[in-house]
Amino acid sequence: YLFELKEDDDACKKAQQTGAFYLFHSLAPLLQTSAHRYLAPRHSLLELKGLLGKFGQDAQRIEESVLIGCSEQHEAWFALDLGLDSSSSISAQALLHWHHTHQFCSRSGQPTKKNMAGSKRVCPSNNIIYYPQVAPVVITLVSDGTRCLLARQSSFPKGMYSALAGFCDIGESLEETVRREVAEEVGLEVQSLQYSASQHWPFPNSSLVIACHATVKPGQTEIHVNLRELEAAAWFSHDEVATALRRKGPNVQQQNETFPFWLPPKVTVAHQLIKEWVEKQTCSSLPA
Ligand SMILES: NC(=O)C1=CN([C@@H]2O[C@H](COP(=O)(O)OP(=O)(O)OC[C@H]3O[C@@H](n4cnc5c(N)ncnc54)[C@H](O)[C@@H]3O)[C@@H](O)[C@H]2O)C=CC1
Ligand SMILES: [Mg+2]
Repeated sequence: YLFELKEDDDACKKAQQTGAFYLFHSLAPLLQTSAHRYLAPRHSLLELKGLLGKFGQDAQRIEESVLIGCSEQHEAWFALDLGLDSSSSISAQALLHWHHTHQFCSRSGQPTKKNMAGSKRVCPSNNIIYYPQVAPVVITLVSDGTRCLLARQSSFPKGMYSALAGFCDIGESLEETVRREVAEEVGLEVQSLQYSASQHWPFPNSSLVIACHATVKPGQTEIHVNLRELEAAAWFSHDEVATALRRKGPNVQQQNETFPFWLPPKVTVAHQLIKEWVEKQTCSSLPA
């Protein structure tokens, strides 16, 4: 069904009649507080038309919405940015952002035109089709068997440590990226690696973060931190990491702890990867 909506402008327009719209303003999502949680409100086409009227905007703007998914029952979901100027037609934040920054053909310099679903943009002068881009990123939790390696960049919030990360270079396999990034950032040689999970990540643009566990040889654990990329990197024991997982950053209390670092929040695949490592270590240290 999604494929049909992406390829057929009329089918997509029809799906808007019964679909739900999520709103953004200059790429920031519209959220409503409800019982201490933030929820993204859904609007029907009729409600959206009413809202546009209220803001003095033309109903024509609905054409700028992009398809971001659908329910099992074929209710299509759209996102619309009301803050960007009307000449820009701009799925959720990452897709809206891509449309916003791909308004022109890089060959002809002519404005490109979005299809109804927003799954591509076409240059009318030479028919070049542009599809939304995703940059693959690997995130690697390196372990020497008993400890894991965590690092921080100077741009991270104070006290936060995470696994190593890096963008894939063109021509590389994921395995090659993991080996290169670990070598580049901390000077270690990866012995083995294992895929864990992946996650879409909209920052800074649209990334697909692929999370892996990696091991280094127990005798080869001396870290050489690349200070152009990282502020610090160190080995952490199972107990230190298990304690850090329970902390809610960034309001870390000094208490009696010597090194009260905290870890990325639960929504991140980095958090899941670190948690998985702690659980595996706990299982392997249990008596048989
Ligand atoms: N969701 C999660 O759990 C995690 C997500 N990340 C994300 O992964 C990304 C990569 O991690 P870093 O260690 O910063 O990468 P990195 O080690 O490759 O260094 C970043 C540098 O790579 C270059 N680069 C190459 N291709 C790029 C592209 N397509 N987009 C932007 N920069 C590019 C830039 O010079 C940039 O300064 C970050 O944006 C971060 O937000 C990182 C860790 C966990
Ligand atoms: Mg990095």
